[in-house]
Amino acid sequence: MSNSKTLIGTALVTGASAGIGATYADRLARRGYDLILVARDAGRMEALAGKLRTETGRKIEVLPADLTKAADLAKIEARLATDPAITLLLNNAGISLNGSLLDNDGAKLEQLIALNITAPTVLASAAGKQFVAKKSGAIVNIASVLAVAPELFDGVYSGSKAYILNLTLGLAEKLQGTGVYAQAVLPGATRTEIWAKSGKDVNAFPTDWVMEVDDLVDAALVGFDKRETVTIPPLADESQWVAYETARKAMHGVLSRRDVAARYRQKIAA
Ligand SMILES: NC(=O)C1=CN([C@@H]2O[C@H](COP(=O)(O)OP(=O)(O)OC[C@H]3O[C@@H](n4cnc5c(N)ncnc54)[C@H](OP(=O)(O)O)[C@@H]3O)[C@@H](O)[C@H]2O)C=CC1
Ligand SMILES: N[C@@H](C=O)C(=O)O
Repeated sequence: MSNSKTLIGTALVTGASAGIGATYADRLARRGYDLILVARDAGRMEALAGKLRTETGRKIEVLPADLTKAADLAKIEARLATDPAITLLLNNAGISLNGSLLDNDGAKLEQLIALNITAPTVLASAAGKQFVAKKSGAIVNIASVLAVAPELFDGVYSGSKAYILNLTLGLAEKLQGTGVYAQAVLPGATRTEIWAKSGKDVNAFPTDWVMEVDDLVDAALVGFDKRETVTIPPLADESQWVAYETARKAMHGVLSRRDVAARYRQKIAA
């Protein structure tokens, strides 16, 4: 929890052309945010921007960028660093892999790491510095439940989402008392294009596994309003997460030691 109050201002949303990002854009505009929409497909973003301008009267800017390209990423980073109107960064753009670590070449793996890890890190850093200087703002990072369940999926994608969870937990700690809020959202399977784009048929999953994107985003915004650091919309029993975090944190004081644990000590032959 944090005591920060996040001013309505401009939200910069990555991955705003489809799915979770486009749905956040809709909800944030209806909450009174002006928007900067970032993704590659300018046409889709212009269509969404036109609709939201008409329906909400908000100022909506379309800023096409391929966040795996250094020059495009630097352009968005510079905007976050210099535009004082921005009060919220939604780090949402992401891809999944078709197949696993063993089925993909290095270029595909690097593309995922560039989009799912490098881009949100660089953008969170730029926004975080700006928000701390202003003593207000919010950074929302879209992770995944796979951050804590790597056995259920491929380790490259789930590892990128574990990174996002770690990044957010570490950032939230650093932001204590600054007036700036950081949230990690961990969706489970959600009905969007990401599945088809990575060669999977989401409609083949058992229906009670898959959340609708509107439900996911509305729930994530409830977590945002509560100033949760971690929001897991599909997890029914919150005490399971609390127990997991408690067990993890209970190790903090014993993880760094001069002495080797007894089970690793070798007997030295006389
Ligand atoms: N759907 C699900 O089941 C789950 C999704 N997530 C996460 O949610 C986030 C959103 O995914 P979701 O909405 O499902 O997926 P979609 O495929 O529907 O949307 C992905 C968005 O990312 C953008 N994007 C893709 N590549 C790039 C790029 N190189 N540069 C800039 N933008 C890019 C796409 O736009 P464009 O193609 O125009 O560039 C699109 O707007 C991701 O981080 C994903 O990992 C987490 C858990 C579950
Ligand atoms: N987006 C999904 C995998 O591709 C997930 O995070 O569950």
